[in-house]
Amino acid sequence: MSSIKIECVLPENCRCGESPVWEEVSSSLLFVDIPARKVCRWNTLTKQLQRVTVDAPVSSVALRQSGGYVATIGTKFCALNWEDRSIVALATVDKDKKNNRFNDGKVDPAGRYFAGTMAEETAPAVLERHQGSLYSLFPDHQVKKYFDQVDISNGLDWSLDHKIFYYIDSLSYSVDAFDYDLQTGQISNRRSVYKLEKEEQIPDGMCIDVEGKLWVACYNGGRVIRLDPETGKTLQTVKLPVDKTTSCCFGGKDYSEMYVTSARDGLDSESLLRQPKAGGIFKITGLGVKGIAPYPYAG
Ligand SMILES: O=C(O)[C@H](O)[C@@H](O)[C@H](O)[C@H](O)CO
Ligand SMILES: [Zn+2]
Repeated sequence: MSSIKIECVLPENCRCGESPVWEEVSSSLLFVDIPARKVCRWNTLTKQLQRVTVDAPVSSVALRQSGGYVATIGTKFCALNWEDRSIVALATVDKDKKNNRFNDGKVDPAGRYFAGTMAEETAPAVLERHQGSLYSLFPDHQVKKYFDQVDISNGLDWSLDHKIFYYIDSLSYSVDAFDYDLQTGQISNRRSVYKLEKEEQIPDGMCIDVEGKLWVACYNGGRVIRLDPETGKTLQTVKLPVDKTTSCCFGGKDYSEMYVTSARDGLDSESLLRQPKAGGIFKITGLGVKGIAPYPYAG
């Protein structure tokens, strides 16, 4: 058994850190702070941190094959040029829902950018329900809508054979699976593969490892859990020194390290005293399992 080490590598005090993504070419971790409207890029070799501030809540960021990044900002899928900090909207969703914003997003193995929406929260997990939908942005910039009635659209990833799409609507306290058609980007046959235990709290961001097991960050649960989507069982629980763990990704050398984002918003002053690293970026080493590289948006 490997020995697990957890360190706060970046005390960034994110209000709501999210969407960690490893950029291999620069050994950097990308992430966002949603309400602070910031996209961050942290070079793990030079320790240089760069931030781009945008004009609306930014809920996810992803690599782009043609260079630069894509991000979900407000209700827009956008292209982000890091060099000149320019942002170009590629598509807008939920035009009839003025109180909505995008939440978590990730690129599928064919280069489509998936992201879902939610009503803006008045406090963490307090919001008008059933307002969100799940979308994807195809490489030709066309948007496909999959379903609506979502509460808090969150973690997403694909099985290693690309035949299953895993998805979390946080307030369902479930990790769901769909059959996935990589050729067409269609999903079908929704079912639950894991129900969260009470102490695990709210399922948030998610990523897959090389063994096809799912890692889910548990908001308010102060942990990431490793699940077997075939048996519906928890395989491992890794606790962190902050309650509001929001998302996770693999990165570092050969994707052998895990990065975890966290949030400060919603913690009272007493809780903040007990968890001064809330909002930081954490690195977990010694897990003994690797992850896979993120897919870049193909458009
Ligand atoms: O990080 C996110 O995905 C949401 O934007 C957050 O607001 C929390 O996760 C949510 O409050 C708990 O479900
Ligand atoms: Zn999330």
